[in-house]
Formats: sequence, C-alpha cells, structure tokens
Amino acid sequence: MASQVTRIRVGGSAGSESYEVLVGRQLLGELAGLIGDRVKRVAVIHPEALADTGEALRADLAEQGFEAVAIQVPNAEEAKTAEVAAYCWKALGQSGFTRTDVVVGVGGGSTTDLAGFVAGTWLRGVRWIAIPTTVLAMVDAAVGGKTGINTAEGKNLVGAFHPPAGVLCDLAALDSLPANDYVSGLAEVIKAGFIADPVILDLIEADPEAARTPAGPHTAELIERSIRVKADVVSSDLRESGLREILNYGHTLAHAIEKNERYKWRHGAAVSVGLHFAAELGRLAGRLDDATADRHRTVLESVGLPLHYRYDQWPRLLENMKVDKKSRGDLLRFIVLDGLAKPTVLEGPDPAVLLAAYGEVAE
Ligand SMILES: NC(=O)c1ccc[n+]([C@@H]2O[C@H](COP(=O)([O-])OP(=O)(O)OC[C@H]3O[C@@H](n4cnc5c(N)ncnc54)[C@H](O)[C@@H]3O)[C@@H](O)[C@H]2O)c1
Ligand SMILES: O=C(O)C(=O)C[C@@H](O)[C@H](O)[C@H](O)COP(=O)(O)O
Ligand SMILES: [Zn+2]
Repeated sequence: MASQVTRIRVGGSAGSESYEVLVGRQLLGELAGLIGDRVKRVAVIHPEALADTGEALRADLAEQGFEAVAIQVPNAEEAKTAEVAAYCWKALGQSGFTRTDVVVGVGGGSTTDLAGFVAGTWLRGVRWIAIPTTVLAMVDAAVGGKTGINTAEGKNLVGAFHPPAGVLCDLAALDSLPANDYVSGLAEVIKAGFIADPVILDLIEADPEAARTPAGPHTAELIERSIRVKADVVSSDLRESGLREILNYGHTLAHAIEKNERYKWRHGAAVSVGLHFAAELGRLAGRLDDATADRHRTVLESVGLPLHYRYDQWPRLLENMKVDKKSRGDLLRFIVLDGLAKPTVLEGPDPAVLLAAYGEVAE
C-alpha cells in the first residue's frame, strides 16, 4: 500500500486529457491501474543504469498478465538521438505494438524525454506513463508533455507535445542517484523558486547542505512545490503559446552550453550557469534589482551548482542561441525577471548588454 501520497493534477488545456502526478513512496502498485485493463502490451523503456529496475518492472507487469518488453537505452543524453528512437520503434514494431498498448518510461529526464517522444510518434501517438527517477525528471522533465531528442544542431530540436497519462514520483528512487545528479536537479527546483515560488528559495537557503541530499527534511516539499509550479503553468499553456515560456528561464544560454559540450554536461549544471546569466542580463537590462540578481549566485553556489563558463566560447554560444525555440526570425528572446517571481520576456537585447552579462558569468 502506498502511504502519504500527494496527488497533483495537470491539464488539460488544448484538448489534452488531464492526468495526475503522484509523489510518495512504494507507488508501483499504482502502475497497473494507470495502464488500464484493456491493454495487451507494455514496453518499459529504461536506461542502462536502471537495468535491474527495468527488468523488475517488466517481470512484474508480465506476472500481471501483460505482454511486457523491456527496452534498454543508453544513459543520459546519449539516449536522446534519432538512432536510439529508431531502435525503440523497431522494438515496438517487432513486438506488434498497437494503438491500445502503452509505453512506460522509467529513468531520468533523458529517458522520459525519449520514451515520451517514442510514444508520441509511434502510430502517431500511443499512451505513455512516466516513472521519473531523478529530482530533475520528477520536478520538470516528466511533467508537462514536452518530449523530444537532440540533434547535432541543437538541444531538443525534434519533438512533440505528448503529455503522459500519469506520472509516478517514487522518492525512494532518489536514494541510488549519484550526488552530482541529485544536485544538478536542484537547478530546476531553484528556477521554479525564482519564477514563481520563493518559499523554495527560503527552504534551500535555510539549510543548503540538507537540500543536497534525498535525506534532507524538505525533500518532498521542495519536489512537490516545484511540480506545482510546472503543473500550474502547463495546465494553462500546454503548447507554449505564451506563459509556458517562463519555464525556459535560464535555458537560452543553458542549451547553447549543452550543444557546445556535445551534450556531455548535465542539463541541470548548464541551467545553473544559464540562471546566473539570465539574472545578470535582467540586472543590466534595468529590469532586476541587485539583491534578487545576487541571490541567484548565492543560492546556486550554496548547493554546489556551477556559475561560470569559458569566456572564449561566447561567439559560439551566441551562434548556438539562434536556434533557441523562443527565437523569432533573427530576434533573440530571453526570459528575465522584473523582480522575484515576476518573469517576463526580453526581446532583442542590445548585443553589448548581452556581452556584458556574459562577462559576469565568464571565467
Ligand atoms: N521535457 C521537459 O520538459 C524537460 C524538462 C527538464 C529537463 N528535460 C531534459 O531532461 C534531461 C536531463 O534529465 P536528468 O537530469 O534527469 O538526467 P538524465 O536522465 O540524463 O540522468 C542522469 C544519469 O542518472 C542515471 N539515473 C537516473 N535515475 C537514476 C537513479 N535513480 N539511480 C541511479 N542512476 C540514475 C541515468 O541513467 C543517467 O546516467 C535533459 O535532456 C533535459 O533536456 C526535459
Ligand atoms: O517545460 C518547459 O516548457 C520547459 O521549458 C522546461 C525546461 O526545464 C526543459 O528543459 C525543456 O525541455 C526545455 O524546452 P525547450 O523547448 O527549450 O527545448
Ligand atoms: Zn530544463
């Protein structure tokens, strides 16, 4: 039996069905109900690092009468490629996967982005369920229906809006997460704090050491608060026609860094540098007060997230930022803050201001 389960409803704008994000422990008993009883086949997509979990899920589903297959994919960003998506499509084809069958994505954000994309493209869209196993995937990637893969030209350039039928955040999964992956997820938690829920920042600042581990006293609260921020936004703007852009705070530079690093950096680490940059940009554009801008640096640094990137890379980063999904024609667009929890769009900033902001971030 699941104990102390928090249920957060998401959706359903733009004609999409609403669904629940469950946060708690021992949630796997909820999976069969979410899959539904008229389903014949289930494909469990999991990363190499979670081979045991993937196989245990497959075996459990098979015992319950489903035709279950496990599809193992590479760890981290190596899974978010056209080749790996094609490998998954082949596995679905070979197991006779139909429109009434279900994909389950278990893993970090890279795995849930891939699994959702595979589900969104197979037969033009089959149902899928996310079982996020990192902080980042619980608070952000698995919620909201953005799915996709990277290309050599940029981050998440190919994808689809395809919301899951449910999200199971089993906090016990975080116990096996490497420390640097735990911390990198905090970048999206801190992002949620700055754009919408400053209590998140207060909780982290009260004890940054505790925030760095799953055993901290506020782990569940930090995760739930961040999910609520995301759920509120995507529930009113699934397809990013306006409000949803605020979730991209810090991401214009972050994605440029990830591409520059050939997707070897963790997304959360890049987002941390990107948040620092966005704060300096907001300050230099005359939008953000000094105290709130400085707060970015102190809170990110307090949990051990990176703030800086190489100065000599600026021309390449500027080039990479042109393919950001918020760009319109040649116009670069950034999310900045007008104040704490007051996100807004900054369009076509003066190149000198951009460079000056990068000067604050560069090392
Ligand atoms: N779709 C969205 O809205 C959205 C939002 C935010 C981020 N993202 C995407 O999420 C990705 C980053 O996700 P991430 O930070 O979760 O990293 P990740 O998925 O790359 O996982 C990091 C590593 O941890 C391993 N791992 C996962 N769970 C584990 C566990 N419980 N125990 C041990 N190892 C485990 C993975 O196999 C991988 O090696 C990026 O591609 C980013 O673009 C998407
Ligand atoms: O859900 C969103 O919308 C976000 O922007 C959340 C981001 O944290 C996430 O990294 C997302 O994948 C970025 O989307 P993209 O459209 O810029 O690729
Ligand atoms: Zn992100």
